[in-house]
Amino acid sequence: MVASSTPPAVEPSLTALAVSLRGVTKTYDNGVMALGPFDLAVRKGEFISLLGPSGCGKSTVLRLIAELSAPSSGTVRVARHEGVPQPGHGIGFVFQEPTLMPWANVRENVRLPLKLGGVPKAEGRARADAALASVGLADFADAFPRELSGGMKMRVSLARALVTDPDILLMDEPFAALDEITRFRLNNDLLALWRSLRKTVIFVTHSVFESVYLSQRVVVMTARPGRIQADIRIETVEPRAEEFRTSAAYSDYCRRVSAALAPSYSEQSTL
Ligand SMILES: Nc1ncnc2c1ncn2[C@@H]1O[C@H](COP(=O)(O)OP(=O)(O)OP(=O)(O)O)[C@@H](O)[C@H]1O
Repeated sequence: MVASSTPPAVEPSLTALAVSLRGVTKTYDNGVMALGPFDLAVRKGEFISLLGPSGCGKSTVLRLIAELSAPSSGTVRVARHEGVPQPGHGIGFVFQEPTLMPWANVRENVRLPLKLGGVPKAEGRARADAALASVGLADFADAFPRELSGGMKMRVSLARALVTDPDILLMDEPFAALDEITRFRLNNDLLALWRSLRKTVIFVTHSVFESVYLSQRVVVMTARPGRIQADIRIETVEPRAEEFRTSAAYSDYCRRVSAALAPSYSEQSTL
């Protein structure tokens, strides 16, 4: 009966969310308004893609979620396990460049976040090996980055992001520099990993085809300052596989996403 003594009710919808951005704007110190107002809710375990013209603020969204940058206004909320002490913890980040240490072998590259987090060496090595196995590189733990192809380096980068067992995986154009066949294989492997690990994935890409193939939702952004232009749910038979790429449903979704993206590009050309 006494409202003030009752603990604040948790918004039921928020318990299911991994990430929530509300009314978020971001203006950098040089005056560039990169984002907003921008609203996005991502459910736990969801795979979404952010798609939009160059400079529309996609990477800015990822950096805000990872707490590498603070919003100028609005709120960014990220679900965390209880007891997760540090900002950014619980999040794995994969960039377009694999950024591996050339002087260290693959296992040591993957172990780095654990080493920085003070995890004992033997445990760190075992966890690095398990992460490498999950991306199909069990036999390459002792290799050095220079011995690996571009696709393999990206797998190492993915293993390094997974080694801390994050709840949320942020991926910033991870496959953009790879040839198409390698990219397709990594797409399939990423989907298989997502199915088995059920992490929340927020994936930035410039490719309509890649976004439709991978995601449960494609969020199309306007030109800068980035806002939501369209939020398109991709519903298809799961698990997806190569047949989806050549299906009529896939072509239809690609057309819809391209049509949603077109105004963002014409807007950009007037900037
Ligand atoms: N640290 C920064 N200081 C100033 N301006 C920045 C900074 N980071 C990004 N910007 C600017 O903010 C805008 C959005 O950048 P952001 O990298 O988020 O876009 P993006 O959509 O990821 O771009 P791209 O697709 O080309 O990678 C751009 O105009 C960019 O130049």
